Amino acid sequence: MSMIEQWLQGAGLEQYIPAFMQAGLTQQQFIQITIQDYAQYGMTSLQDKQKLFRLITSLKSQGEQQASPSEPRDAPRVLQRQPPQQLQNPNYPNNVPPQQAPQQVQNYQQPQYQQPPQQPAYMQPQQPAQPSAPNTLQGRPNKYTANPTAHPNCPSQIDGRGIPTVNRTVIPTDQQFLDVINQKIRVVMRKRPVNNQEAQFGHKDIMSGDGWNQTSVHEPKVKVDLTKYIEVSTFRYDHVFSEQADNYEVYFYTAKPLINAIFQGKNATCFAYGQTGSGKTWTMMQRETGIYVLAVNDIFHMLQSDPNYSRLRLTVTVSFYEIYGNKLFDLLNNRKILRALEDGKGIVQIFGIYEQEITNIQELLNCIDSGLQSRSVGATGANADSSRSHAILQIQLKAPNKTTHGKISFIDLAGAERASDVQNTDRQTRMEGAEINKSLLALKECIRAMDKGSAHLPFRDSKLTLVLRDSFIKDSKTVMIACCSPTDKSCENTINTLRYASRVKDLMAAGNDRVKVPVIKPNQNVADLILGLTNNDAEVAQQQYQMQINQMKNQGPQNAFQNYGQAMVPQQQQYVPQPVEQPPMQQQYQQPNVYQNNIPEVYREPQRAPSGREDDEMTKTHCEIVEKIYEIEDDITRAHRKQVDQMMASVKEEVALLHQIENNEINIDNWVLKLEQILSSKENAISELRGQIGIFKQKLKEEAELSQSWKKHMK
Ligand SMILES: Nc1ncnc2c1ncn2[C@@H]1O[C@H](COP(=O)(O)OP(=O)(O)OP(=O)(O)O)[C@@H](O)[C@H]1O
Repeated sequence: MSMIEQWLQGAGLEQYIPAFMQAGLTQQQFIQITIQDYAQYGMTSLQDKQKLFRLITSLKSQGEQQASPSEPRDAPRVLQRQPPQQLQNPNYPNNVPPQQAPQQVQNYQQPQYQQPPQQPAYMQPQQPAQPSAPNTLQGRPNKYTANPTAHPNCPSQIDGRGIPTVNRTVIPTDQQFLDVINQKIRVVMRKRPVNNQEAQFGHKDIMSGDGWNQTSVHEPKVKVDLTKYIEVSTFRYDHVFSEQADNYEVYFYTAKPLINAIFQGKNATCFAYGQTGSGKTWTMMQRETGIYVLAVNDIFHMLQSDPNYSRLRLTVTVSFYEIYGNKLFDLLNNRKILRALEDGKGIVQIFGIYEQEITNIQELLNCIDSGLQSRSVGATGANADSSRSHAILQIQLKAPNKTTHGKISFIDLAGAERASDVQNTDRQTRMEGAEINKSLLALKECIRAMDKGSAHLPFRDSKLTLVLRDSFIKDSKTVMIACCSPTDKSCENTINTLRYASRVKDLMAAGNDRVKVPVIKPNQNVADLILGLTNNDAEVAQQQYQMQINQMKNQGPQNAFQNYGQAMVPQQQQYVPQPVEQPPMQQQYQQPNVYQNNIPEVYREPQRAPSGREDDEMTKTHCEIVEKIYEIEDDITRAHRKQVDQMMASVKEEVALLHQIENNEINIDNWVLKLEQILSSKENAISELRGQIGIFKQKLKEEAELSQSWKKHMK
């Protein structure tokens, strides 16, 4: 049997052997077959095409591994994965010649990492930074290493798309890390992986990051003369997580540092902001590894293991509620409507909220399960889905006298794009949008005021900020996670999310002009891929992605982060979060230099949200009208109820009066007088209600007109 026959048989393609044999191909010719040629050999099924593609690419890559270092420049690249710096085995072959690295990685043995000592992991002394191996890919110097703005530890590979990529997040030095985590407010960005559906529809990943604190969006654009170009917008935050980061890693940088703060009696808040489907719930409330679970796990651990805290006999309570429209619903108590009121001392109390004491993680999970179920019940009612409400999970440390010692709130905010529903044709949707808009604006303003130490805190501007008032005062600590969907389909919303996040904390205003330099410059392939200049690219990208993933699976310590995550979870814990199978990440991989087009890239100045005064004014007026509508609606329902009660009372009175006149128990003059009194009080009640309805209708009209003029303004 010839080699080609053996290969085809091994790949489950034996039915095509006769066709290939008939063609009389040499091995070399067989390896050179392209996708376009497959049909010649009778291949029509996509599955078989994929099998053949994988076979050929794996044969090619085997050939490459045996090839000499002077390999041609454009050979397919292999992503290399390295353990994070802090976990690196000192024997790790850091300075091996790059072309040997993949082999070395294959042979690499999982290092036995030391157990985390008593101190929190992030306080641990760090190994001095290793001078990184010459940054090369397939033996070539990487031009991105010269980037002055990249973090020194930034892994400087470029992926198959030509975008500099990170398959791990840079671990900063102790001091850098402490500087960041000690801030009152931190803003981080998390990019979620491309999902199967996006990949199937051929949507392109247009986000890249430097592995530390900057991210860029490569937005495909077309000029009036129909020339295509890519606009690159770069944003900087306290930290940027790539799609490779799991919840452990996100937790480590975001909520974990807040746990100490709540034990010290402070309030801490962690928000997830972003458009629908960008991973807010995944980050916050994912059942096994949502960061709230990891946080409570640490809280219990500290309560048990730290004598300073076990002495205080603190207990842990959980409450879970939702803000929808301008109403609060208790998710742990059958969606009971709650009222948030400010008491005489200016403290905001949520009256009637259910607080469940928990003693272990399982009890927490039970609470969340029933809360999320309650949330979805609400979602099938008035609001179409959970993205129209803010979900707030509060974990409190309670002293024995039931006062709050410290509190951490996890907030899964409503989908950010809902705020633009103010232009929708349906009034209910518009009003919801206005409420979301108002709360997100107020949230941004409160965090900004807190950051600047400003005396005026506009927390009364929305229900969300009202109930979170404690989170913006004194020594409170806040983390905002801006969640982003990575593909071109979500480009506009992603840029809006990134802008909002930069407005929350204006890192660019810190006098750091480094950010003005674009951090990364994608090469030409990105342009080709993003602009979709070929017909086959989605299919090829899919197939090559599969091949790449398989290669990575067969390689060395690709799970370094799992260890890293596990190392962060203390050994003595009661609860071991189960590994959760994450949906496969779809990376689009393109052979370099397959398509060469001169697509220009345009770098925008660092993004600031436009001041948009006119828009802000309109938004403000709209929010005020919507607020008024809600207020009048409240008044009317109260007045209507009162009027119904009065009617019932007067019906009773009328029945009695009828009885009296029919039985001659009342003289005619008194009867007429009484009847007139009853009728006029009914008339008064009805006309009062009518008056209120008139004002209400007027406000509804104003709202509709404003929405119309908004639409015109946006055009
Ligand atoms: N980092 C991630 N890794 C793997 N899958 C993710 C990640 N982030 C999100 N997903 C997946 O993406 C989908 C949408 O995520 P999620 O529900 O968290 O979005 P959301 O922003 O909370 O949306 P909504 O505002 O509609 O509630 C989910 O199916 C989730 O499993």
